[in-house]
Amino acid sequence: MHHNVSNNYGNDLQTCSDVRHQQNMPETPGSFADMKELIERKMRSVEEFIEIIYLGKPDGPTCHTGMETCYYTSLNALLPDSKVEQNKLAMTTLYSLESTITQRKLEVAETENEKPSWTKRLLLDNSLLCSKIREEADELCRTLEENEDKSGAASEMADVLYHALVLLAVKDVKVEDVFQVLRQRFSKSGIEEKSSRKST
Ligand SMILES: N=c1c2ncn([C@@H]3O[C@H](COP(=O)(O)OP(=O)(O)OP(=O)(O)O)[C@@H](O)[C@H]3O)c2ncn1[C@@H]1O[C@H](COP(=O)(O)O)[C@@H](O)[C@H]1O
Repeated sequence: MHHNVSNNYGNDLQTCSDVRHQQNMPETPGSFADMKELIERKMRSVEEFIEIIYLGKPDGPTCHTGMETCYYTSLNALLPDSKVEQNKLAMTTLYSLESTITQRKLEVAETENEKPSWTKRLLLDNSLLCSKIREEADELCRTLEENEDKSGAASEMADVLYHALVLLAVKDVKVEDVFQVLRQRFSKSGIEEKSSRKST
C-alpha cells in the first residue's frame, strides 16, 4: 500500500511514507499518524496504488528522521541557480516593502519632525486605503482589457501589491501569513477547493 502525506508545506516532494513503502518498512506509531487534529483523510486510487492523503496538525515531528516535516529540503536546492536568485529577489522585495510599511506604522504615533508620507496617510484612513486598492485593481484589469504593454501591467500590479500590503499592516497580518496560505493551497486545485466548499 502506498501512503502519501500532505502537510501544511504542501510541497510536492517524496514523503517519509513513500520511502518506507519503497524500503518495505512498516509504518510506525509516532510518525506522521500522531496529529493534534486530523483535518482530512482522503483515499484515492492512483494507477495500481491506493494513495492516502492526511491533512492535519502534527503533534511533534512528522518525519522518521526526527525533523518537524519531511520537507526540510529547501525547494531552492532543487532549482537552477537563476530561479533561486529570482525567488530570493521577490521575497526580499516584498519583505523589504513590508518592513518600510511597518516602520511608517510606528512613525504614525510620532508628531515631531513629521515627514510627509503616503503610507502614513493610508494607515490613518481606511476608506482612502480601500478606495485606492479597488482603484488600483481596476487599473490592473484595464491593462488587460485595453491591451496595454507589459510595463503598464507590472506598474499597476506594483500599485496593487503596495496598497494591499498597507492594508495587511493595518490588520496586523504578516506577508508570511499570506505565503503560508498560498503554500497550503499548493496541493489542491482551485476547482477542487471550490467544490469541497459547496459540499460542507
Ligand atoms: N511602493 C510605493 C508606492 N506605490 C505607489 N505609491 C503612491 O501611491 C499614490 C497613489 O498612486 P497612483 O499612481 O495611483 O496615484 P494617482 O494619484 O492615483 O495617479 P493615477 O494612477 O491616477 O495616474 C502616489 O502618491 C504614489 O506615489 C507608493 N508610495 C510608497 N511606496 C513605497 O513605500 C515607501 C514609503 O513611502 P512613504 O510612506 O511615502 O514614505 C516608498 O519608499 C516606496 O517603497
